[in-house]
Amino acid sequence: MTGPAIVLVGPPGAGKTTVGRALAARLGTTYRDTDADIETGAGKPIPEIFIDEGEPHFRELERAAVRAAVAGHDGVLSLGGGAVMDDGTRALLAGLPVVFLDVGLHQAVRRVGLDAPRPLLAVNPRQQWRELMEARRPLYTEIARAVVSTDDRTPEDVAEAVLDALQLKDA
Ligand SMILES: Nc1ncnc2c1ncn2[C@@H]1O[C@H](COP(=O)(O)OP(=O)(O)O)[C@@H](O)[C@H]1O
Ligand SMILES: O=C(O)C1=C[C@@H](OP(=O)(O)O)[C@@H](O)[C@H](O)C1
Ligand SMILES: [Mg+2]
Repeated sequence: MTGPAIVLVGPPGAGKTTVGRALAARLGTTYRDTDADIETGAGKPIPEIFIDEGEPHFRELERAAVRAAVAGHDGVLSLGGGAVMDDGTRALLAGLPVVFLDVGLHQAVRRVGLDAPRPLLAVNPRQQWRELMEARRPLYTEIARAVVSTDDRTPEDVAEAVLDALQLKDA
């Protein structure tokens, strides 16, 4: 097992899940999302894990999910937006083809407002998203081999840009 072909990181609303699926279809490979793996393992949705056990416990589950996926998956892997906050998770990502999907506040908040609930954005999404991004941007940048902007681009265009950035175009 050589590890994932592509790992997507970035804030909520960057399109990691959507673009990850498109990339896997485009490459004819499998798709995995650590958020889905965590929900399957815990037997409940992410908001309930945050309510019942708290964020530190979620980050532990996330680290274990990333460890398992990095060891046992050779397709496209999307992480949750906060995975990079954990030192152990970042260590697991070292040397992998990690792409930071970037997005501005305006489009990110509009996108997540149309989507599944995210406990960390539940109260004041604009303010909370801005604060998350302030803390995380240096970590996304540190861990990523390439940065791809997703503003004003369709998920298919973003997928194309990811393949370009990793020079996987002929794959
Ligand atoms: N490039 C894009 N343009 C417009 N909407 C997008 C784009 N990427 C994702 N979306 C939409 O934004 C929402 C969040 O996308 P998602 O893939 O779940 O983001 P993430 O996993 O990074 O939080 C979904 O409703 C999705 O359809
Ligand atoms: O930013 C975060 O800390 C989180 C992002 C979510 O994933 P997405 O980035 O795919 O929305 C999910 O892992 C959880 O709600 C926590
Ligand atoms: Mg996602």
